[in-house]
Amino acid sequence: MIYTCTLNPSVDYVVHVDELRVGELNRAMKTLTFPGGKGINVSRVLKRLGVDSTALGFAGGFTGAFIENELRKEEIACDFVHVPGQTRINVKLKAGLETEINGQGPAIASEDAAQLTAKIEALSADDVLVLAGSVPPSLPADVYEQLAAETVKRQARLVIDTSGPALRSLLACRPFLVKPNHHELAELFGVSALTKEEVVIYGRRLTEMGICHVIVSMGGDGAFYFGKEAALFAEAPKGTVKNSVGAGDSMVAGFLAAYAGGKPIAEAFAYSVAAGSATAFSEDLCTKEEVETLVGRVRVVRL
Ligand SMILES: Nc1ncnc2c1ncn2[C@@H]1O[C@H](COP(=O)(O)OP(=O)(O)O)[C@@H](O)[C@H]1O
Ligand SMILES: O=P(O)(O)OC[C@H]1O[C@](O)(COP(=O)(O)O)[C@@H](O)[C@@H]1O
Repeated sequence: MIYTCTLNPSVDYVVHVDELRVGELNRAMKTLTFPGGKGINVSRVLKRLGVDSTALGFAGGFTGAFIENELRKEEIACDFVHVPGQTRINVKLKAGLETEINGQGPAIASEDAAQLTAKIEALSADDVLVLAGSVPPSLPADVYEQLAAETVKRQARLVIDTSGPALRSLLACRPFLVKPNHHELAELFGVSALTKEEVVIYGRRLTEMGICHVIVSMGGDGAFYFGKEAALFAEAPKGTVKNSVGAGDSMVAGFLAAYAGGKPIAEAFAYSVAAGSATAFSEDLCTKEEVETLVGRVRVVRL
């Protein structure tokens, strides 16, 4: 079974305005509300691609209840630890450019954190755990390391989609898959903006550290894949971006779904890029039909 773990889920509140007038009253042209947070997005896209998963994490208040209801409507299993306080609301402002304001999230007590750890302790060697998104400030900074250590102890596979010190601390666990974007890759190695040549150098370095599959996404500029079998590049298909929130999470789900379906690496990578772009081109996350329409336009080249 695939488990996704979102320590800090969100209700993503997408607000479209014609033009943002700072310091004035703005009236929205359209608002949309989605269950969000990186692991939850991975679970939602996996379901759309025909793969079941269980969403783990913390949920609280009316916003937490909204997320659970939406996931149930989509027939996604969830096993959240219920916490006092409210799951955060992340504002995604669309005014030509995309501006995001992500909330902090509720404080998580140590007893609640222990309940989540107990769920991870029940994993077995057939399981995959996706650790994705930011760590709420109230949890110990090494919470991901602790959860990853439990996962490795049980020989389950780890998938990582996070950034900063949390990402750095997890590399020693030799994850099955990591998906930094090029900014996160640069931050990981303490360097500034990366050229494509530098992405290749640092991406390969991650595989040398024992990570099985590395995908480095670069928004509209496409993505690289690095692994034992191959190093690959794919341009992102061209299209009109409607909402790129969740594009990275969709890539993770796309790769896992194709890999679980036994597709060769190059095809799984193409499917992953198509899933990312299909999400960028839609208001909500991608559908299977959108991904399968787009995948024929993804050309993968071997480096
Ligand atoms: N403007 C865009 N045009 C086409 N595809 C895009 C665009 N933005 C994102 N994508 C797709 O989504 C993937 C992930 O996007 P990216 O922004 O790099 O991830 P993250 O959300 O993790 O930062 C890209 O590799 C690409 O396939
Ligand atoms: O945990 P973080 O880093 O604050 O990110 C949470 C946000 O990331 C998202 O999961 C989207 O992530 P991506 O655009 O990177 O795929 C949103 O749904 C959510 O609002």
